[in-house]
Amino acid sequence: MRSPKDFFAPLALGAPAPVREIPVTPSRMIHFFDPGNEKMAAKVPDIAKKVDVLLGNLEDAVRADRKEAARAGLVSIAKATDFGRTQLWTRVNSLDSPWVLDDLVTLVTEIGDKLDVIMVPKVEGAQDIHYVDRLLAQLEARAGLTKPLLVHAILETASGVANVEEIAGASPRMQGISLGPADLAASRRMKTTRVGGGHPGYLVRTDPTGDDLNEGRTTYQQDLWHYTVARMVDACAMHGILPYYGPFGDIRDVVACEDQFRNAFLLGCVGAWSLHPVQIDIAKKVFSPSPSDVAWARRVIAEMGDGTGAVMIDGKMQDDASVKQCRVVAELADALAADDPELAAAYDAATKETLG
Ligand SMILES: CC(C)(COP(=O)(O)OP(=O)(O)OC[C@H]1O[C@@H](n2cnc3c(N)ncnc32)[C@H](O)[C@@H]1OP(=O)(O)O)[C@@H](O)C(=O)NCCC(=O)NCCSC(=O)C[C@H](O)C(=O)O
Ligand SMILES: [Mg+2]
Repeated sequence: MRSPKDFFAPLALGAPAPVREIPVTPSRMIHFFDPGNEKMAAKVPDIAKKVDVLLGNLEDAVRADRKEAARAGLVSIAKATDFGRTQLWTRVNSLDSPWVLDDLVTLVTEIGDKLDVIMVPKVEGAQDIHYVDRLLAQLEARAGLTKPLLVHAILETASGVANVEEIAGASPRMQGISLGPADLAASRRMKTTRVGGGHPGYLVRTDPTGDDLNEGRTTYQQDLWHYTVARMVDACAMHGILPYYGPFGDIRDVVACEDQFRNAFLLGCVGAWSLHPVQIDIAKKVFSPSPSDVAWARRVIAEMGDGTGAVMIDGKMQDDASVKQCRVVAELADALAADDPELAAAYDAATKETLG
């Protein structure tokens, strides 16, 4: 482990200095596309205007015989496209694969100035981040980059979950962590074959009311991912980086997708992956606080003055802690509204109605 004194030192001569704070720009949806798929690639300029993050995926979902085409496609799309304020990320192949070294060397040297974040799959522990950290520094120096690339880990192995706190704090490049429920389920030998979401078999049942064990007993489906998401959120918050829910594979089931995204939002995640255009608006809606919640938060902040003491608002006690909760919502709303006049107007209208 590096000494705390060296933590922010560049890992190669000529590499840019690591960031001290992770930039908090909207990243409600990380939109996945296969850069080697011509139909998807053709949609990139339009989709870029609608999403916070566009991610050129090189790993799973790209066939082995299309890996080079995906990598080359991402290079040409990045060179040809003005992404405006939309961030460009990539997911490289896993560190044990035959493709990852060429992914990193090619992308950093060819389009390192266009990329914001490199997503690393199947991270097992801090050692994986340390490897990528040093290699990126060497490549940044070679490419003459002035802005350091950030790293995002996918939490999708049992050992990754066991080591999530050390992964989150492994490098100043660490931008965030996403849950990868499909690989994680396989790694843990869970018996769900779904990509994220719940399972009807994972439930609790109310007690029997009489001798008939089948009579009148309601069941409630439980969330398979609650423990992991909560643990990931804590690890990220502890290290000042951002947590995300990952994929929801049942593209047709937009209702359950919204539920899964909202659970993650309420637990502290800032965004989720969109795998298909239909999931973009779901993520935008869910990961933007509602106008009524924003109006309430602004009202509590206004009525709490310097933020200390206790007051009653509509029968509810507010104090130093609840004003901090409200600041989380209000600050997120302000950050999102700064880039979105429609959202800003909705927040201001609801606030006006509440505050008068
Ligand atoms: C899931 C898909 C394979 C579905 O594609 P398709 O069958 O083509 O769907 P549609 O016919 O409904 O598509 C309509 C049009 O939209 C285009 N399209 C589809 N998806 C995208 C997209 N993501 N970005 C841009 N454009 C998209 C189609 O080409 C159609 O175009 P047109 O015919 O011209 O109208 C497909 O959506 C897909 O491949 N999505 C991405 C999948 C992916 O990236 N998976 C990897 C992430 S999840 C994962 O890895 C698991 C995780 O790591 C874990 O372990 O949990
Ligand atoms: Mg995966």
